[in-house]
Amino acid sequence: MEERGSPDGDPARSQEQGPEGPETPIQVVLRVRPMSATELRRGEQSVLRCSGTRTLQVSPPGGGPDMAFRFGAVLDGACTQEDVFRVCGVKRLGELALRGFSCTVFTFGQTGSGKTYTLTGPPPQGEGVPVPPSLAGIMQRTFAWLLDRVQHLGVPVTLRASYVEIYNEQVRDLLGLGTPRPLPVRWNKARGFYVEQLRVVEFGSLEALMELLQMGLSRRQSSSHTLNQASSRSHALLTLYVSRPTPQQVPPVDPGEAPVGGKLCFVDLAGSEKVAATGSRGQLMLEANSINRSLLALGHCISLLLDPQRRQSHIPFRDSKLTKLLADSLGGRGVTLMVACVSPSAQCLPETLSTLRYASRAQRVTTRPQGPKSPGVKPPQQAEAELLQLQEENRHLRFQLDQMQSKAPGLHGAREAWAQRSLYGMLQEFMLENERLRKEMRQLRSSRDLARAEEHVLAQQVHELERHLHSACSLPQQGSARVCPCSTGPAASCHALPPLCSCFYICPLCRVSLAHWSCPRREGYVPQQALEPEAPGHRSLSARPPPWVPPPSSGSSKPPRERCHSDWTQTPVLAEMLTGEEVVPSAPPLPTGSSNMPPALRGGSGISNLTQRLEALTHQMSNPLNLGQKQPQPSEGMQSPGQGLSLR
Ligand SMILES: Nc1ncnc2c1ncn2[C@@H]1O[C@H](COP(=O)(O)OP(=O)(O)OP(=O)(O)O)[C@@H](O)[C@H]1O
Repeated sequence: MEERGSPDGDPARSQEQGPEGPETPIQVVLRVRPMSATELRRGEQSVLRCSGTRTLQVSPPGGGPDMAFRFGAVLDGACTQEDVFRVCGVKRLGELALRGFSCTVFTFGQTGSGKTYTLTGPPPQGEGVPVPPSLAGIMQRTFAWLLDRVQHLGVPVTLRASYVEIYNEQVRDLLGLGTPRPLPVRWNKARGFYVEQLRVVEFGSLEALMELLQMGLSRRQSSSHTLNQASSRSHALLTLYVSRPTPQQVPPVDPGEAPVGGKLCFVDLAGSEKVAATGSRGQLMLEANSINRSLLALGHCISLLLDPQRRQSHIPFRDSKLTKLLADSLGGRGVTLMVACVSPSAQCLPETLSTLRYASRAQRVTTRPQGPKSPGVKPPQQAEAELLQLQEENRHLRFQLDQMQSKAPGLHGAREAWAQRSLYGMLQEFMLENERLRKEMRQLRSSRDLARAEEHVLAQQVHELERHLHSACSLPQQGSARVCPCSTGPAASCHALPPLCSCFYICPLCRVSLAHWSCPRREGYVPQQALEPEAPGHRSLSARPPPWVPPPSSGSSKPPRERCHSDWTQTPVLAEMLTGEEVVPSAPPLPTGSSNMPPALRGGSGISNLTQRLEALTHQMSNPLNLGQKQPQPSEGMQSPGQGLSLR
């Protein structure tokens, strides 16, 4: 059988004419697989017939008119794997890859139509049962040819490989180390779309490459359904990178950089399927939907590429991961071969017709194969073309943005303003906004740090004051009762142990005698007002609630529970309130105010509460004899933490 299917115009020749060659159509080869055992068992009828080497006749059952489809080559069920490899002209693609071109071979068709068989041969029939070499697919045959060719070239060639699958719209590295995780697809001007963090493995022998292929095949997602026992549930892309150092070429320094040189990519698309026909449910159905959606996106791009006017404008390659990764092969600078696979069975006719139409359209798509670039040189036509392309992309994005804005209510006025701005302007705006936000964040951070430092100092001061206060409470007693420093006579002693002067040390929060805090029988505590005569309308200091304690609710007859020292030292609020991290054991907790209290009086503001406590403590320390006088209200005499504070 003669070799067909290779590109009509030899893109390699265009190297002499310039880096961008003439328009080259995508080559399409059609392969009809033999009837499967199941189809034969069911007595299904064959509706396809090859007429000559390039035409396929379709005879619909029930006597409809015959249809004819013409492709680069048509291969019937009798063709061997070797025939397919030869007719498809893959060696020629390999040669082009060695010269620096970017080449792609992809198979597509209905599920169970023989795509994987064509590319990689049948799956092994059992553990350790090797597949006969005669059944090896296009990929294994190309690998063997390429390794042999490189050996005989007489110049050093670096060969590397990557293998990914697109499963449920996620790109996964089939050669990756560790747990597989989805990889991002990025775009830049030099490389076009590419998979980030992809493992690209260098290999030096056919065995090593075969191992990589087996590794990827075993990791690829596959399941069984009515039409195929081993149906691939993902699109798989194996890429061989071929680099031949020339005097101008500098080997890539950065491993993330695009490899310099040609490449040969094999794409095994997952098969389109009618969920009703395959009986897919649950996960299988999800996979089928994802496969069908991405194939639809591919078909849409192909249709647009056929329209000369649309072709110059925007092609929505970004619509799916598959179209992103095939963008260069379909509409770019690559050389592409498609192998469309079909089943001859009448049962599959609707799907077969759809594949045939898809393939017919695809072979009208052209690319402009581009050879290796000489570094740094960009002809003006290419720069101009790129500029036009970017302008078009820009226009399209603006249009999309505009549409989104029109859908959002209340943005009508802003919409027009948006539409007038270029994307570049928007980018600048975002950058400025970013810078402003960064500055604001820096300022907020520094004020937060200042506040924390201030809070820390305050907490320490409160702690110190309390320590002083406490040690004053525990002064060694003289006789049975201490002499009250505010009066000449002995103070009425608290029943708490040890007896202390009740007017001397008062809790700044609840006004309970400090002696009470250490009283083991504090439940029997006699409130201060019981000891002090009180003028009508006047509440003694000890009975008066501190300024930040919320007034008792009028409806409640129950007196508020007295706070005891253990309340203060055990509550976790205390630790949070003081420093957020550091626990100061003797500091009292924030009063748990009602939600309608001012924030400064609730637990939310550490500094103001600490300041108030400090105030009260300082006041008590400095005026131990003035307890009968009016206490400063929180609004009065508020001082900054460091001001007017003396521990002595
Ligand atoms: N030309 C052929 N000769 C003999 N058997 C074939 C041929 N093509 C396909 N088969 C067999 O048909 C079955 C389906 O083939 P294959 O798995 O390659 O289909 P597919 O198109 O890749 O399906 P899917 O999209 O579900 O992965 C397999 O058992 C395969 O061995």
